[in-house]
Amino acid sequence: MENKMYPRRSRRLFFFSWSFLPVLVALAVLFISTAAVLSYGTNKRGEEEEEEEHAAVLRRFRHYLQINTAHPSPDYKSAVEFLLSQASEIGLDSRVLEFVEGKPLVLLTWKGKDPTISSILLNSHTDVVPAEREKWLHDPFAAVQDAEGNIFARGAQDMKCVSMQYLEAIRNLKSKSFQPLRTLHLSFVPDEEVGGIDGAGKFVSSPEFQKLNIGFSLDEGIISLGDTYRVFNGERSPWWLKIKATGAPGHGSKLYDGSALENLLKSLELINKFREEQFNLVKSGEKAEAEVTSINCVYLKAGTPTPMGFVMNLQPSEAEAGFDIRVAPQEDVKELQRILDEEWAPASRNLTYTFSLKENPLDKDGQLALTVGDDSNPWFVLLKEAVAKAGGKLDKVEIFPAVTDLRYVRHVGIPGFGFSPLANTPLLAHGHNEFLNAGEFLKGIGVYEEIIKAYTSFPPPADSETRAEL
Ligand SMILES: CSCC[C@H](NC(C)=O)C(=O)O
Ligand SMILES: [Zn+2]
Ligand SMILES: [Zn+2]
Repeated sequence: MENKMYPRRSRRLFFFSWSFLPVLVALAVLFISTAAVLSYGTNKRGEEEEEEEHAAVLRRFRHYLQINTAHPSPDYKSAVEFLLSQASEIGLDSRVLEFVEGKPLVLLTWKGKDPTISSILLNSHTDVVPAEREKWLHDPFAAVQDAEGNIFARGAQDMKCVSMQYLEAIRNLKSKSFQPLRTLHLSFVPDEEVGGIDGAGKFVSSPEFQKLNIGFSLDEGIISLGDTYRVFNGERSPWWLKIKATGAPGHGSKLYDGSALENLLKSLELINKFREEQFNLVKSGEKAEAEVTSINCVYLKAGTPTPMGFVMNLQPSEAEAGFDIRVAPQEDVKELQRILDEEWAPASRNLTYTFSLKENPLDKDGQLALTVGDDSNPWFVLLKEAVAKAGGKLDKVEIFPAVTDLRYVRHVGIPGFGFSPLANTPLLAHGHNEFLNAGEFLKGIGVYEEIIKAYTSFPPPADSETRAEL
């Protein structure tokens, strides 16, 4: 009986299923298509919102790039106005400090929940080096974005990108209601490209700086061609040298000893030999770029000018050459000075020299101003982990081949790294057609979000001795 009922019931079910199937299918199709349309709508709206947001971020970046802060007459006033407007939009406390008239420094602050712990400083400079307009594809202060998303401007890599990435990262963190434990300061300083003496130099030795109680600082690094980010824990030291030669003037046809140019050319010959030896160490892979001392002739001045050009048959009585020297941290500075005195610019060849900038690789306590760049330094571990969290990777720690404002900070005993989250781009800082791709710029904002979160959330160590250091 049961056996019989079973197929009968089953048949009925079979009958019902089939008769309702078209309705069920229609309902399912309706449900799936409604869900798809709704989620498409939501995704589309999300995508559109993200696109709009990115467009606004890029507009702000390009606006900053359009302010011409190139030496010798940087428009600091407009840069300050722009940065203050950003600070008020984002909700950061702001101050303008002017240690030297006409050279303002913007200091922004995001107060942490515990103001007794040391704070974090993110530094960047507002000035840029000059650009030769006629040698660029686009006006260096128009910040043109091409079809590939490359933004061309003086400062696109060095370093208005970093200033804006700091600000955009904070803007994002604030919109996500993140609250820092440690106070975060941002300094936007003038005059880095001309030595930083009137900018970061004056700032770091000011009582205002002392009151900030900074425990750690970040400043610019260097863009990398590969996909890893470069990080720097020390710097070479700048010597900007001018050698002047004198000698008896004479007829252009005469061969005689001791002309100004003969005296100077001998220096150039010896300097070039030194340069070649240092460069060969780099070319052979024996040393890294920043582990040797570089010397480059940056200008030559000689001859007797007239409105029609230089006089051709007169050997001049004066000649001058300028050199950019970068002293490696481990260089024997005394020996370098001896070479300069005895070989490159000896008085016996009627040569004199002056420095417009001369810094040694040692800090005031006679120590190399290097920040520990390994896992024994919690600030390094935090940076490494934050970069990884953002999907990036740090390269091996290096010495910065040029100079940044961070040297002033390191010289007062505060640790710091040179780091810019910029990759996959040829290095064009100080070159023609400096550019940064919009995608690379946006990616770096995410990296700073993780870094800022990690640094400003880093709790103070429990023991008072380490606490004083961190
Ligand atoms: C000596 S202060 C000049 C600073 C500049 N910094 C960079 C990163 O270009 C430089 O090294 O030439
Ligand atoms: Zn720079
Ligand atoms: Zn620079």
